[in-house]
Amino acid sequence: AVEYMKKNLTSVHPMWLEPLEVPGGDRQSPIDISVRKSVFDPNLKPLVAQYDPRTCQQIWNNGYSFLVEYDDTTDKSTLRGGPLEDQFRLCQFHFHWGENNDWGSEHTVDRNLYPAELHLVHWNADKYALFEEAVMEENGLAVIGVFLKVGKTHEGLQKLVDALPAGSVVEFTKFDPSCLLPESINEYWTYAGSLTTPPLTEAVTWIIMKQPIEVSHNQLAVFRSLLFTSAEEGVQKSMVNNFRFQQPLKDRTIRSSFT
Ligand SMILES: NS(=O)(=O)c1ccc(NC(=O)CN2C(=O)C=CC2=O)cc1
Ligand SMILES: [Zn+2]
Repeated sequence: AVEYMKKNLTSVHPMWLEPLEVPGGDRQSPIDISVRKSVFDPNLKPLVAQYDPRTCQQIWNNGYSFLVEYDDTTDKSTLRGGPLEDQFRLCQFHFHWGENNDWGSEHTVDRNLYPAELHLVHWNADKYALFEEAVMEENGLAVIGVFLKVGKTHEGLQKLVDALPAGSVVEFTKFDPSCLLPESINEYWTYAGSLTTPPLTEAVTWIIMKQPIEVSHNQLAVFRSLLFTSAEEGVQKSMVNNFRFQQPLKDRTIRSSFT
């Protein structure tokens, strides 16, 4: 039923008109992760995420989600290892969520939906000079996806929740995004995909954590209290259901770092 609901949410808010086919379009995201179809790859290395909280700069509402942006002009907050050949720099993280706890994540695991999903966005600083360049290249980006499930209050997230609703740009510093990673970051699925919002470029190596993090119902409720920047004056729509619909796997393989 929820799948049916999800398919019909366009009527709720056409966030942006979903292009029927994206140029190329054979590695679009998000997707459903079928556990039994994923292939264990023993050559996947441990992931190494080294984030410096001093590179945290600001938080803002881009009209589609809220982003926490990092200074990515040096190699202070980096990701390497796992499926990655190069070293990537953290540039921002954001979330996707639903109007209730039944849906909101972009990826699913055996069709199971989570109420929200965190994306930590990195770009390949070994090969490119700027994010804007990397976003056009097939090995340009690496995004860590972490599922959120409703449970105990997440202490680390609370600092972020207290800073919302970030209207335009609000200074936000000394936030270590490692606190948003699950304990076992070496149990993940990885596949070749795309951005899930425009420009939808097929530049992303996705690394989806198997273990979700727990956040409280109230913390998610604060996400839902945010507002889309609505075109029409006066009409304030709550920022919810800011996820893309699932895309065909086509001839891609999902690898897992665990059996
Ligand atoms: N949801 S997702 O696939 O992780 C996804 C991730 C990223 C973006 N876009 C951007 O990061 C745009 N952007 C720039 O070009 C420079 C800073 C910035 O935020 C869109 C989608
Ligand atoms: Zn995202």
